[in-house]
Amino acid sequence: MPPLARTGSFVRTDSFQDVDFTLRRQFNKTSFRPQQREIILAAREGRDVFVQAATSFGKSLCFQLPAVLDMGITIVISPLLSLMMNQVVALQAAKVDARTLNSQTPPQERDHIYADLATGHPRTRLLYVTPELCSTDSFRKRLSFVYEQKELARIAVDEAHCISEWGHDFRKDFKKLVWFRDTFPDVPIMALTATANSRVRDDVLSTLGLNRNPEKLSVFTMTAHRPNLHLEIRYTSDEADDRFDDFCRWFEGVIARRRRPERKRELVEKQERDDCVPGIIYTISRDECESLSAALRHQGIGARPFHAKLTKEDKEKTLANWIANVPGWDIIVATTAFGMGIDKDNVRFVVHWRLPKSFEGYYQEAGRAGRDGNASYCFLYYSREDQERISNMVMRDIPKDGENRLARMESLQALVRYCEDTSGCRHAAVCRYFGEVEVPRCDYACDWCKDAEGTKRRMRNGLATEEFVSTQRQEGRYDEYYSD
Ligand SMILES: Nc1ncnc2c1ncn2[C@@H]1O[C@H](COP(=O)(O)OP(=O)(O)OP(=O)(O)O)[C@@H](O)[C@H]1O
Repeated sequence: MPPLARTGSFVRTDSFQDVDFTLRRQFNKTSFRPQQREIILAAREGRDVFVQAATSFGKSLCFQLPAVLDMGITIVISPLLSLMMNQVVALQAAKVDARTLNSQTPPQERDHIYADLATGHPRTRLLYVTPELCSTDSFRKRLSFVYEQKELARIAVDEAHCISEWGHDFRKDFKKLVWFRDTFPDVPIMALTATANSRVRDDVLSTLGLNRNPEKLSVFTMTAHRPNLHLEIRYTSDEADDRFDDFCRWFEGVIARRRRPERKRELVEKQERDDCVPGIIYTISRDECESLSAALRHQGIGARPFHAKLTKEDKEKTLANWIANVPGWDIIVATTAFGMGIDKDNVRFVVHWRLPKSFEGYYQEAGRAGRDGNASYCFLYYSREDQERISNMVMRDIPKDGENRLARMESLQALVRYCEDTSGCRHAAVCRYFGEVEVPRCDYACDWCKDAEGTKRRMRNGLATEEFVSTQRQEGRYDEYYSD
């Protein structure tokens, strides 16, 4: 692939050594994972790049490493504050000048960043911002000035599926990101995601203007498969109301196994606590997030809430303590304000307490588990009553004339089908959802492959009947949904 000439821009080097040296020196990693080097080289040649790869593949390195090596500043557009916080902290620990500018940035830090941009030759290597900030005139002016000095190296759009998932309805600024292509046509753009089907992919490419010069675009599409995640659906109903007892039983079982003499010796050697089983439980409402974490603490389990209404200080403390495996901060009970992109290596389980609102959301959140490659559990408590409530919530959330209404409903329906399907492997179903033709081999890593008959029986016995739910629906029983 010949390097692309960039008018009025800086010279890029294609030295392999630079890349390997920086990987070791700055990022403390010994080798690239498959495809990372190719992605990085394409980016450094000035190409636009679209990357679709499984959660925990190491997509961030694909824009972070070029940002450290190339001249100029990289603007990273990221959807969630917790994700920005997580990445900036990790980069700063690696002595990279990375910063974030968002609604919660303290005034002193904001002044520093503005002064840095105003020099036209910023020292900041990576600046993490929200799409909302990118729509403001003042920020656009500051970036235009940097661009005129030929110091705007690259735009990276992390979690790019949000453009399609949210851009149509409630975060419309995602749709305005085409401003970058219109205003800085020669600045390369990289878009990265773990969860895009072909519709989402096309939407991302056209929204960012990456489809305007197909000859300048490199597309890397890898499997969504995460073989180390054990995927399971646990069937329940309003009447059984057994999530809490079921979870506590499971959790106690895990701790008991860690306390067996042989395992305990291993843990002592690794300087790990036998009662440290880091995990995330996703709920759908703030109230449940608070009440569930309190109930778990009451059982002696170190659980903490994380939702949008907590103060910045509380969120930072919770995230920092959880990442550092501090006793009492083992489990985060979160709404979707937490999760996407969060990187902690030893998350041993992700539990969905309620049905998530989309297939993409489910798999993104499950993808927080097992990022060290070790086996981890992902189970989802599914009830037909929740399915009714969540469908109502999704319909209420999306404006009636919302462009994306159909796609959002389809994504939820696909998730419901996945939960109610007891005819095949969960991993294969996930990969098929994301458009993969070759389905992976599952090594007993889902409830169906482990025990197909048992899974069918549990579904038959665990769920309320469709007739019952239908009668209740007609009586308006599910018209009240969770307050999120
Ligand atoms: N070449 C490598 N060698 C070792 N570790 C790596 C390498 N590349 C990335 N990692 C590590 O893998 C972990 C996951 O990386 P990252 O957070 O970028 O994943 P991701 O692909 O963005 O996932 P998600 O889609 O879930 O956000 C990080 O801890 C990162 O440091």
